[in-house]
Amino acid sequence: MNIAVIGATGYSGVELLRFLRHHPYISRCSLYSSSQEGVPLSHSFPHAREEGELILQKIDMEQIAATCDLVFFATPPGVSSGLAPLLIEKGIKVIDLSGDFRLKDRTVYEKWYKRQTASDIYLQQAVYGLTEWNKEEIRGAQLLSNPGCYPTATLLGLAPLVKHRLIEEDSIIVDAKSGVSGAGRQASLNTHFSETNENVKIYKVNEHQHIPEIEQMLQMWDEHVQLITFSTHLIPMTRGIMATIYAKAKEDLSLEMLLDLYKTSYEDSKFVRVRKPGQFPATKEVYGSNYCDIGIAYDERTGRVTVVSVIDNLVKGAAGQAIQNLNVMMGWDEDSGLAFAPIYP
Ligand SMILES: NC(=O)C1=CN([C@@H]2O[C@H](COP(=O)(O)OP(=O)(O)OC[C@H]3O[C@@H](n4cnc5c(N)ncnc54)[C@H](OP(=O)(O)O)[C@@H]3O)[C@@H](O)[C@H]2O)C=CC1
Ligand SMILES: CC(=O)N[C@@H](CCC(=O)OP(=O)(O)O)C(=O)O
Repeated sequence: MNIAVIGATGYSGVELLRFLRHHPYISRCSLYSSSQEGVPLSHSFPHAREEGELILQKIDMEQIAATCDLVFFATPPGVSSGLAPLLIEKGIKVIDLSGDFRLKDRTVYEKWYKRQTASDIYLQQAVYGLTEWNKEEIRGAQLLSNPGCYPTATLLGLAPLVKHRLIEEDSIIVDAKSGVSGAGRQASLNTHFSETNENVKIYKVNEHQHIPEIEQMLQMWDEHVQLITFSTHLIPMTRGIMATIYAKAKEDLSLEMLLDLYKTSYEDSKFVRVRKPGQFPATKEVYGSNYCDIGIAYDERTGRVTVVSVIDNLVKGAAGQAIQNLNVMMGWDEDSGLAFAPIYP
């Protein structure tokens, strides 16, 4: 299969390349850049120089459509909504890592992203690629919208509770933390070393663009779920997301029952691992891998459930889940190109 990556000079783009180069069913991977036509990728990423140089190509949609079977967009918001429809109309498959096709209602996208997106026809056509919970739809997808990093950790952590109607519908609070690579490679005042090192910052309070994405999925699972409180923090580490989720149980539960539920819910999932009683995952335990690790607690005093969900934002939160979705779309083994352990320590 011939693949194109648009946005290959970014963090998610180069992470896609890490997996695609060793993927058993990918014969060719072409890289495209809006700013570095003709330049070797190694100018941006010396570490990515393997068997020969990879040269970045100009984004020419006719040429891409004529030579590639599937195109990944690892681009900022507002790019894929303009370009992907040109490929869709020619029958090319698309996997988009940005938020452009995640929200079904354009007005909601415009409110939270403060920009326009694609027309309704493409928003309705797009399949949301939370792999563990949407496989049937993903199998037939032509336009796959890869979930955001925070929504991936949060939704995998909440799914069993919401689907089994175990929690009060208005009680969900998510406290999430991310490493700095979540903000992309572009330097900025908020993310440079002396602003982030030895520091923890809360940001986009009640304004994060992933709030409607999480609510949309929760309400598809259970229409009674109410709006959530979701806070994001920048942590002085390179990769990793921890979402700590709190919700009030509808009736008395037990830790044993909750662990059974999570283990059963994810027993066929290659990439979701549920911890033993009293054990909670740390971001380093999934570093560089496509795993989502989950730990659960139940407080009998307050009747609250706490779920801790960790991922690597660039892998299960972006490029890894995108490859997992590619594998499901193509009917390949779900872990093709992804079957490796986390890097530890
Ligand atoms: N970082 C993360 O953890 C996650 C990121 N995402 C999403 O994935 C997407 C990529 O993120 P990330 O890799 O972090 O971003 P980066 O900023 O690291 O890279 C984005 C790349 O997009 C390319 N680009 C910029 N403007 C344009 C344009 N107008 N047309 C075409 N290409 C353009 C740039 O490459 P060039 O100049 O060479 O064209 C750039 O290298 C974003 O939408 C992000 O929100 C989703 C989940 C997690
Ligand atoms: C640490 C950090 O800044 N993370 C980014 C994640 C952005 C992202 O993934 O954006 P979309 O998925 O919506 O395209 C943020 O919180 O906005």
